[in-house]
Amino acid sequence: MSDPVLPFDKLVLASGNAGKLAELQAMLGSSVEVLPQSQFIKEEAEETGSSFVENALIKARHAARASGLPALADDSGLAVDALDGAPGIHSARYAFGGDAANNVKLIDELRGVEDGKRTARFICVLALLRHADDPTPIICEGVWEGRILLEPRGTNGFGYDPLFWVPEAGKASAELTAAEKNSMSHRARAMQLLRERLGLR
Ligand SMILES: O=c1nc[nH]c2c1ncn2[C@H]1C[C@H](O)[C@@H](COP(=O)(O)OP(=O)(O)OP(=O)(O)O)O1
Ligand SMILES: [Mg+2]
Repeated sequence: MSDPVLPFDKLVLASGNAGKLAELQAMLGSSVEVLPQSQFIKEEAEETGSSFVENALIKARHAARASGLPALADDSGLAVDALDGAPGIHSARYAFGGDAANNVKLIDELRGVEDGKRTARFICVLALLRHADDPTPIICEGVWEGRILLEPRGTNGFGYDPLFWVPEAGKASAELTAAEKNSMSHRARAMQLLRERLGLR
């Protein structure tokens, strides 16, 4: 059974990524008071896990421990078929130089790969801990299928959005409005599952 009501009225968002924070905040709306982890944390958690789930739990636990509040973390990334699923859990540190360098590296790595073989997906795992030692965290995953473009398109969003072609929209992810992206993204799908688990509408 899912919880009938939210068992808390405040939540720490365990992310240092401004793009993610904006999207998660927009999706959570006013259902709960959301505090950024920067209010409680000096050093971000080290993402030492070997899966999205492990890293999401590490980040949520770190924020819950520091704040004494329930914490929601997002571990996400891009899995490219022609690269055997890379950059995957290493998406943020792919080129060790931030979003722009990551995008340049992805274009380079896929040079010469034909259109039909440029399939990829964004993956998002949300982990909610009611407190740092919560033995039954809520874990929700969302996936968004697309293709990697030859050149960047659009200026919205963050991360790999300019290189991610969204077939269902006929646009790059960075050409979608925030509302459009938040209605169909991997993060939106994971959040929808979380809302259902929490008994929210
Ligand atoms: O909707 C998205 N649109 C574009 N790119 C995206 C998206 N979602 C994840 N991504 C990329 C960004 C980053 O390269 C990696 C996430 O890495 P990830 O460690 O989960 O996040 P992060 O280090 O940026 O912030 P934090 O760990 O503090 O939440 O995947
Ligand atoms: Mg990270």
